Amino acid sequence: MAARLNISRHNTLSFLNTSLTSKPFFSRNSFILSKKLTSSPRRALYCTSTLESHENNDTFVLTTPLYYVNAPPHMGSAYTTIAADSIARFQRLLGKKVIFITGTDEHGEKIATSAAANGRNPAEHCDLISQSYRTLWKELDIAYDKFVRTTDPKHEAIVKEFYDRVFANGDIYRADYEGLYCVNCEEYKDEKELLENSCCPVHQMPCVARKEDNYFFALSKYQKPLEDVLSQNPRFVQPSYRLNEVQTWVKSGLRDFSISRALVEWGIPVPSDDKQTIYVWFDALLGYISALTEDNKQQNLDAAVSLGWPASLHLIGKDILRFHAVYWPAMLMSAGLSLPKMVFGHGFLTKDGMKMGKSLGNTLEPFELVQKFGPDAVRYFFIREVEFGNDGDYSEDRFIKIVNAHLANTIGNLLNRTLGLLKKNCESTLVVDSTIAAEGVPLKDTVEKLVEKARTNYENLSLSTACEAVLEIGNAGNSYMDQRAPWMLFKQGGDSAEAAAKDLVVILEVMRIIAVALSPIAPCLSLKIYSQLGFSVDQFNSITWNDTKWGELKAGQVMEQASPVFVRIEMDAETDKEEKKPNDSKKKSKAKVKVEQQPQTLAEA
Ligand SMILES: Nc1ncnc2c1ncn2[C@@H]1O[C@H](COP(=O)(O)OP(=O)(O)OP(=O)(O)O)[C@@H](O)[C@H]1O
Repeated sequence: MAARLNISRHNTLSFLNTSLTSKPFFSRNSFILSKKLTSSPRRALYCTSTLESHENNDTFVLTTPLYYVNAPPHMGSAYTTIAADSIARFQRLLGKKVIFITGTDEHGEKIATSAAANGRNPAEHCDLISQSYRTLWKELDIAYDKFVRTTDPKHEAIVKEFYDRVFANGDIYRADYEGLYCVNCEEYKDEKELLENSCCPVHQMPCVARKEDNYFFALSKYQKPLEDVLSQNPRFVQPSYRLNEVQTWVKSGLRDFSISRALVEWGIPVPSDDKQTIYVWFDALLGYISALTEDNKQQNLDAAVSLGWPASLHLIGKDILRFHAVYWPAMLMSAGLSLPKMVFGHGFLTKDGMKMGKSLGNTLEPFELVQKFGPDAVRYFFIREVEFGNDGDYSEDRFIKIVNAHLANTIGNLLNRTLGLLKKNCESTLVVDSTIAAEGVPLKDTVEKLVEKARTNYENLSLSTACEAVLEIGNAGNSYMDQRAPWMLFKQGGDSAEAAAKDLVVILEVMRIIAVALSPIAPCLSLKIYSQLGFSVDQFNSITWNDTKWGELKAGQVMEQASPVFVRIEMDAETDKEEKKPNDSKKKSKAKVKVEQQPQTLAEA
């Protein structure tokens, strides 16, 4: 069925008059065409809506999507949030004032249905599920600054004010709409984007035919301004291949979209028409602005905007790119607000090639993963393993291999061996400053280059490559240890033993730099390393990216007793009879976390 838009007769004139040089005036539910204006207020508003306006380079505002509370979080929701937290932590290290916004999207048909299916009223349901997101963020060491809920009255006030502005700007009209609706996307779909039997390609479920009398946002009027934004600011949508997707959509012709629902009670009422509620996306996107408001202060759009808008970065999955890179900028232009500086659409965590999602129910349970492996392993694995922007599949075998090799062996074991040698030979005390110890040592230059590589990749959001650079520092440290074999040098005594004591300082300085550079991704592990190097928690909490410079470790600093900073995960090959399929004779191996002292080599012991 082709989507059909029937504009009510009294609306027709204003709808057809889409030129930017005219400004229709509306009474709430009727549309009266005004005379043409010689100068356009809306055009004036566009002029302020550049990517650069209000820019404050010391502030970095970033957002995750506001997650839909139709079901508790899964590993996909956690993935975006872990990435956002890593970026936020990196920006804090650079000395930026960071406002990291996350939260929950709580209105709409899917929520009401999900609440009813669980025998709860929608408000209770939202409280419960929203809390489960907060709990998971705590378990994963997510240090957000603002958690916004779209059922919060302060958010509702901002949405209504925004709606009024867009309405006053002549961009909202009323019309009948008939088309195919995906309840899971909460979106009318174009027939050409659907699979067989009118199935939504994201949710693999048939869309339903719907006809409604709705309010519409005149997206089509923003065709040219959006084309200009995309061509003049190629970094607005990242990675670049997503920009191409967005440009293709826009070029194919923008169609107005409905921003109210007549059949959905669980939502914010349309101002002056309480028979309709505002469409979830026209509501939820405003959460990025309402989140900026301060408690117990007067809430209005301008006040919120003055507290940090525009956002520096919207981090989202590619499923919601159109909403963020097309609908949202047009809405902002209509309301005379600046556009976010960047929308980054990452790929999907998949299971058997399909997007992991709440609606499909093919999710990976993040609470279980964190309980089993700890937050650092989960954070590290997904950031390191999935190239940011692309899709990635999860396998437990791969997870264990990666975190054991990188965190337990390359990093944990190196620290453990070095501290062991320092204890045995130097009473756990550094004999010289690390700057002196590194004189004539090429490792220092290597580390400096790798630190720079990590920094540029963090800045470009190439998070996996940033991780890789940090790990290369660890590899370089291990090679140095093997080449120098300080345990042998200590045995030789005299100058050799002195040189060995310096080697240990060099390696511990390498460990310290790794701790700083890895702290955006594995903060708990970094803190453990820092503590073992004899620093306090306060000292760790005040580190900046400048601390990746060589030379912080000084003579006389006393190290802690070595203990594993990352516990190796052991595979336990016991047969799990309950999980065995009838004809499956293979043993199922289950991962177990085993606390054991990191092995030292025989010679070192
Ligand atoms: N499989 C996934 N891989 C990566 N990110 C995901 C995945 N699933 C969800 N996300 C993140 O959550 C956002 C969507 O949030 P939402 O609450 O709608 O979750 P969802 O599981 O995709 O829901 P549904 O399955 O009902 O569409 C995505 O844009 C992305 O940021």
